[in-house]
Amino acid sequence: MALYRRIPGAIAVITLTNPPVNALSCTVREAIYETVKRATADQEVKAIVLCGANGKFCGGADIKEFSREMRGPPLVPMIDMIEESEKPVVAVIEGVAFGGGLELALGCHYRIAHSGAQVGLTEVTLGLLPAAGGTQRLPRLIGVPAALDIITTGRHVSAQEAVRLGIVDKVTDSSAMEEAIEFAKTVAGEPMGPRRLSLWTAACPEDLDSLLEGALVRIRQRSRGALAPVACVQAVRAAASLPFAQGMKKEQELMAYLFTSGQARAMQYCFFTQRAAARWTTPSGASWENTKARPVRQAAVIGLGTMGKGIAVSLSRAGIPVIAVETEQKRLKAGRKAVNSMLTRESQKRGLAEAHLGSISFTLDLRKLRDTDLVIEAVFEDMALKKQIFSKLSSVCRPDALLCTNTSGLNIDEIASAASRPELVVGTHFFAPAHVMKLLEVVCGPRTSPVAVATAMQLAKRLEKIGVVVGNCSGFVGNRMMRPYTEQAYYLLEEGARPEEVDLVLEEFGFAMGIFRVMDLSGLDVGWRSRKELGLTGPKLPPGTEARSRGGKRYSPLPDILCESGRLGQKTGRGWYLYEKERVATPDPWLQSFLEDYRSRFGIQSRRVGQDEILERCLYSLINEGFRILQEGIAASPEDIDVIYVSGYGWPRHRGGPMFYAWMVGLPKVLDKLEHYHRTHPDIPNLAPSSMLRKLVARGSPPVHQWRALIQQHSSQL
Ligand SMILES: CCCCCCCCCCCCC/C=C/C(=O)SCCNC(=O)CCNC(=O)[C@H](O)C(C)(C)COP(=O)(O)OP(=O)(O)OC[C@H]1O[C@@H](n2cnc3c(N)ncnc32)[C@H](O)[C@@H]1OP(=O)(O)O
Repeated sequence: MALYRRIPGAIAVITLTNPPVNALSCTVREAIYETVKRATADQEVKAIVLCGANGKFCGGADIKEFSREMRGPPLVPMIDMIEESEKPVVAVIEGVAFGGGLELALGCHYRIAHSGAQVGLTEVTLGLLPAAGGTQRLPRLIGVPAALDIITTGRHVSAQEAVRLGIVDKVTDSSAMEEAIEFAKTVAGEPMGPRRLSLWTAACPEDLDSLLEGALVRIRQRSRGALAPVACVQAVRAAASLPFAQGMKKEQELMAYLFTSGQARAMQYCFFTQRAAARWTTPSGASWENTKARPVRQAAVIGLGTMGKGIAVSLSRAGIPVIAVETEQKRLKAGRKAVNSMLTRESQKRGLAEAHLGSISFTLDLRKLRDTDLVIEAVFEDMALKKQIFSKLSSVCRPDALLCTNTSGLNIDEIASAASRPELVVGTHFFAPAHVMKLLEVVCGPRTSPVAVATAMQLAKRLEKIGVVVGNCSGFVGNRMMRPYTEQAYYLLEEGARPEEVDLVLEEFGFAMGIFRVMDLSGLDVGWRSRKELGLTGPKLPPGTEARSRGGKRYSPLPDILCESGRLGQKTGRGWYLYEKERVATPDPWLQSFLEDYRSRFGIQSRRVGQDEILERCLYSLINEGFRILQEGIAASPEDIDVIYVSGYGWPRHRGGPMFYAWMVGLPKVLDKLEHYHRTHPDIPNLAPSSMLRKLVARGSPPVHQWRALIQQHSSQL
C-alpha cells in the first residue's frame, strides 16, 4: 500500500509500504493513484514528497505479478499522472530505486538520494525493458550514450554516479527525507513544466548509428541470442528520434514482444531460483530455518595455487582475516606476491578502503591455525595428500573448527574419514577464478552435520556468492553433468564434425564459448590428469585395452592423443585450435588431417553432422545426467541444478538453466530424441533416458516447480 500523511509546511508525504522492497504490486499502484489524487486535490498541500518505507524507495514492479493475469491500474498512466501534477513531487531515494522504482522517480519532478542508495533500470536482467517510460525519460534526462549503457546492462548505479550523470538532483549523507521536505518547500508554487522529462529532447551524439551499432556488438559478445538488450537498443533509438508519445508506443510494442517471449520467463525463473537456493533443506529435517551457522571470525586457506589465491582474496574482501598456508618458502613468497597484487587491484576496482579488507598473514606452519574458525583446503586433487592434511588439521585446529575442502569432485566422505570430527568436514567447491565466480557448491558428505552446512552456506552469502547444497558423488552436480556433454563433443568429432562447428552451435545457443574453446582455455591436461587417475588412459590402463572402449562403453581417446603430442590448449599455443596470436583461436589444418587419419585408422565413416544433432546430443546428454542426479537425490531440486549451471557454467541466463530448458523444449521431445540417439549409439549409456525423465513424461510433464515432490526423498544423498 501507500500511506498518506500531511506534515507542517503544506507538504503531503506518500510512503510506499510493501515489504521487503516496496515493489509496485497492484495494491501499491492503487494506493499511489489514490494518494496522489488526494494530495493534488487538497488545497492546503503545496508539494508532495514520495518515499519508501524501511529505508528503501522501491524495488520496481512486482515480479511475481508477471506470471499472473495483470490486475489493477497500469504503471504508465500512473507515472504520467505524477508528472502532470502542478504541485512539485519530490522522490526520496533511499536504499534502492530499481526498474519501475526508478521509472516512478523519473516521473517525479525532483529526486533526492541518500549517499548509500543505488539506482538502475534493471529490467533487462529479467528479460524485459523499462516499459514504464524508462527508455524514453532516461535518455531525455542524461543523454543517449549514458542512458543506453544503463538500460542495456541493467547495472546498479551508485548515488554518487547518479548525481554526476544527472539522474538525481542531490545526494546527501544525512537524512534524504528531511532534505527532500526542506527542498519541497522551496519549490512549492513554481511552474513544473520545465521539470517534465516527457517534454525534453534527448541529447544525442551526431553519429547515433555507430553508437547503437557498437552497443549491439557488445551485447552479442556478452549475451548472444538474448532478445531484451537488443529491444532496449531499439527503444533508446526511438527516444533519440521520435516524439515522446511515439517513443512510448514503441516501448510498449517492444515490451509486449518480450513479455510473451520464453526468455523473460526463463530470466524471471532465474531471479527466484537463485534466491530459493539459500533456503536449503536436508531429508533429515535440517534446514536454513532451524540450523544456526557458526560465526567465522578468522579463516585459513591451505595451498596458494590458482584456487587458493582466489579464495584468500574472496575471504579478505569480505573482511575476514585469513591465514594462508603453503608448504615451501618459494611457493609462499610467490603466493604472497600474487595475493597482494590481486587485493590491490580489487580495492582499486571496487573503491574499497584497505581497512575494509581482512588482513592476510602467510605461513609455512600449520600450527598457526589453532584459533581458526574455518579452514579451506585448496591443494592439488590428490586424495592421499588431502587425507594427510585433514588428519593433521584434526590435531592442530580447535575441536569445533569447520574443515572445508575445495575438491572439484573427490569423495568428501573419504576425505572426512581422515579427520577426527568428520561431521565438521564439508565440501566448498569454488569455481575459477574464485574471487570472481559467483557459484559455491556446498557438498555434504553422509556424515556432514547440519551446522557445517549452515556455516558454509552463510560463508557463501558473506562472500557474495550463491551457495547451493549438493550431495556427495564423483563430480558433484556441475562437473558430473559436464562429463557426458564433453564426451558427446568428442564423439561428434570422431563421427565427422569439426571443433569449430560444435563450438559455433553451442555459442549460437548462448554459451560465451563452445566446449573446445573452453577446454583450450582451461588446459587439456586437467581432464587428462583425472583420466589417468581413473585408469582410463596412461600407465594404469591394462595392456590390451581396446582404444575406443572402456568397460564395454564407448570411449574417445582423442583428447588423450592430443595431450600426448603436447597440445595442451592455449598455454602451448595449440590444442583443439591453433593460437598464433595470443588467445585468438583459429581452426587448425593439422587437426583436420589428424581427425581424418584417426577416422580411417578406426574405420569410421565420416559424415556431415547437422547443427540440430550437435546441439541435441551435447545438451540432452547433460540434461539426462541432471535427471539422474535428481533421481539419486544428489541435488534437492531441478532449480538447484539450474542455479549451478547459470551461475557457474556459463549456461545462458535467458535459457533458464538445463532443467528449465528441457521443460521449455518439451520433456516428451527430449525423451524422444534421447531414445533415438541411444538406439543409434547403444554403446553410449549416457544417452539412455533416465527413469526420472520417463516418469515426468508419464505424469504429463508437470512444470519444473512440481518436480521436487516427485523426487523420492528416501534416496536423497543430501
Ligand atoms: C501480452 C502483452 C503484455 C504487455 C506487457 C505488460 C507489461 C506490464 C509491466 C509494465 C511495465 C513494467 C516496467 C517495470 C518493470 C520492473 O520494474 S521489473 C523489476 C525490476 N526490479 C528489479 O530488477 C529488482 C529486483 N530485486 C533486486 O535486485 C533485489 O531484490 C534488491 C531489491 C536489490 C534487494 O536485494 P536483497 O536485499 O539482497 O534482497 P533479496 O533477497 O534479493 O530480495 C528480498 C525478497 O524480495 C523479493 N523481491 C525483490 N525484488 C522484487 C520485485 N521487484 N518484485 C517482487 N519481489 C521482489 C525477492 O524475491 C525476495 O523474496 P524472497 O526470496 O521470498 O525472500
